[in-house]
Amino acid sequence: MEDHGGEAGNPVRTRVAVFGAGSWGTAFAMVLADAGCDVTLWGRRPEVVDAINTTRVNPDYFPDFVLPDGITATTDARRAAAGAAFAVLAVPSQTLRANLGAWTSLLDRNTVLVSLMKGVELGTTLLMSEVIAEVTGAGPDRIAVVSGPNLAGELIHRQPAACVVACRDEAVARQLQAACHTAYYRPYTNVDVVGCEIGGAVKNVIGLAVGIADGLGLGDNTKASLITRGLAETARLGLAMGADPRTFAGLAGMGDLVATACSPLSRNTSFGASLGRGMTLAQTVATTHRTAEGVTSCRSVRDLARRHGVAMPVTEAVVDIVHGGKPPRLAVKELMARSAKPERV
Ligand SMILES: NC(=O)c1ccc[n+]([C@@H]2O[C@H](COP(=O)([O-])OP(=O)(O)OC[C@H]3O[C@@H](n4cnc5c(N)ncnc54)[C@H](O)[C@@H]3O)[C@@H](O)[C@H]2O)c1
Ligand SMILES: O=P(O)(O)OC[C@H](O)CO
Repeated sequence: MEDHGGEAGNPVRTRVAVFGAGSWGTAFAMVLADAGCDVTLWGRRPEVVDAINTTRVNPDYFPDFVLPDGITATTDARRAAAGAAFAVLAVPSQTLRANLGAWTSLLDRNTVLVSLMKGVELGTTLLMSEVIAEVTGAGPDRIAVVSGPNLAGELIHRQPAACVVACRDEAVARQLQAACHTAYYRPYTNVDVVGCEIGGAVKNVIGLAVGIADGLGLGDNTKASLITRGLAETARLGLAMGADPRTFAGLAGMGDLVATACSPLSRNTSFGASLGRGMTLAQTVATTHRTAEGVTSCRSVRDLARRHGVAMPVTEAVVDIVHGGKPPRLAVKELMARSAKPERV
């Protein structure tokens, strides 16, 4: 086996269940296996699970990459959950509640639940950690989040990247850090779960805005302005929800926003570019078969902001364009016509 710098020599291999064999679930399973964990990857579709077990390839998401031996795939959630120290959740944010409802009784009381998701539940406006707590009854010491500039399409090449592993219990964050630390993947711990989740969810909305600007043919001044003001409104919301302001200057804030807004691999930014080029929401959805979380979460983020009395003009504009059919050029004009104000508000 190739050495990717993890804890492969460790005689007791950490058992990890990864739920969701989509792009990030598959790539993160590879990271964990490279770090020396014994990984069981749950997938919905038997043909994908069979392909992973027989050819070590996930044909739907990464047909050109051979996955490490430390991964076993299964459609049996009970088998995946059995004896897992960590249950990593990598399904779309809006389906988490239903998925978790089916898995909760299978999980051990000590298993730490790890969210890879970057969204806010529509209707409830709950963060993913809050959905996990509500559905499973787990306390904050058993709920963790992994976030940061982590495009699965780059990580599957084992290109160097850093991330944040956040848990209110720092000792648990350190255990998770050890479980996913490899020569190419560098996790930093944080105890600010809310800040990391807000950073991850809102960057998808700002990614849509930057994509829309790109699709309109606007240049780097416009995109940098959206990124910076987008980060300002992200931090405003986070602070209102009790987050640590420093988180937004870190990997789960600025880091993830820059990766998303600048990358052709980002589904949110690509989705926005399609809208900016004049495609409708329905046309764009019909040509996109991947999870672009910001499309739904822009509404939940907008609702969350209104509930906390926080101004999020870029997010409001994205909702108006994506769901209200507002012409993107009109939304840009209106954003620019807002009353003048000091930068640090
Ligand atoms: N792909 C990335 O680069 C990346 C990186 C960091 C975080 N994330 C986040 O990880 C989460 C998962 O994203 P992804 O990229 O793996 O998405 P994906 O669309 O590639 O995969 C989602 C997986 O969930 C499964 N699934 C289980 N139950 C489902 C249901 N009821 N409906 C639909 N699908 C269901 C799908 O079969 C699929 O395998 C998102 O919140 C995303 O923002 C993704
Ligand atoms: O493809 P996106 O836009 O969902 O972004 C993927 C990751 O969240 C980037 O960190």
